[in-house]
Amino acid sequence: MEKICVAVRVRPPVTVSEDATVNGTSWKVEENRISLHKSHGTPISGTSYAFDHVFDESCTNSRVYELLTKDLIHAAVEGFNGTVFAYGQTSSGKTFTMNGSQNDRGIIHRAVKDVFNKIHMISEREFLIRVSYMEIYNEEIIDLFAVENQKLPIHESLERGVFVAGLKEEIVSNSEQVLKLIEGGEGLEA
Ligand SMILES: Nc1ncnc2c1ncn2[C@@H]1O[C@H](COP(=O)(O)OP(=O)(O)OP(=O)(O)O)[C@@H](O)[C@H]1O
Repeated sequence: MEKICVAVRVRPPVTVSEDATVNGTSWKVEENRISLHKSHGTPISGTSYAFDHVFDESCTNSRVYELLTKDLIHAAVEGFNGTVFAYGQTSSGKTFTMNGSQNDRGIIHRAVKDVFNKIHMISEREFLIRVSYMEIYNEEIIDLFAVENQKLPIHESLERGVFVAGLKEEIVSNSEQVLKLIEGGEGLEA
């Protein structure tokens, strides 16, 4: 089992109050370390933190994918379990990173494409890909593929480990199918 890799991504200011000239401080990124500085450049003591990676605001989703997700996807195709998740307060950039923006596709899109590219390169094995999509909000689980918004329970068993009972699993054979299902789950279907 590999250790959990933790990366921090800094996004550009999106509100006036986040602007360094307004609040008098800014975060400085140096390699895998991030620290708070006064606007004239003096570091504020006790605010320097190290992570596996720190991405500054010029970083693209493509770079995040290459460094944090690509190897996990390749290992998953080889039969290992893997998880990638974005964590952060509201408006910190989770959706931007995972779902992407108009000109920079997100981690989910890149991962889905990569799974199928990888599978197509392995002709001697057969794969079965199943997709589910759920939302956890206010400690409640909603199946985003289900027509009705029914709350689902979490169970644990020896065979399956921790699982969400009754969660829909769609069998898919290409990336377009997965991306269409996700769009549908988000209510974005045309
Ligand atoms: N790396 C980035 N570069 C440029 N803009 C960004 C970046 N990350 C986030 N943003 C912008 O910041 C705003 C908030 O980001 P986002 O919606 O992704 O936050 P979130 O964490 O998903 O929020 P919530 O939890 O409220 O859904 C959006 O306008 C988004 O376009």
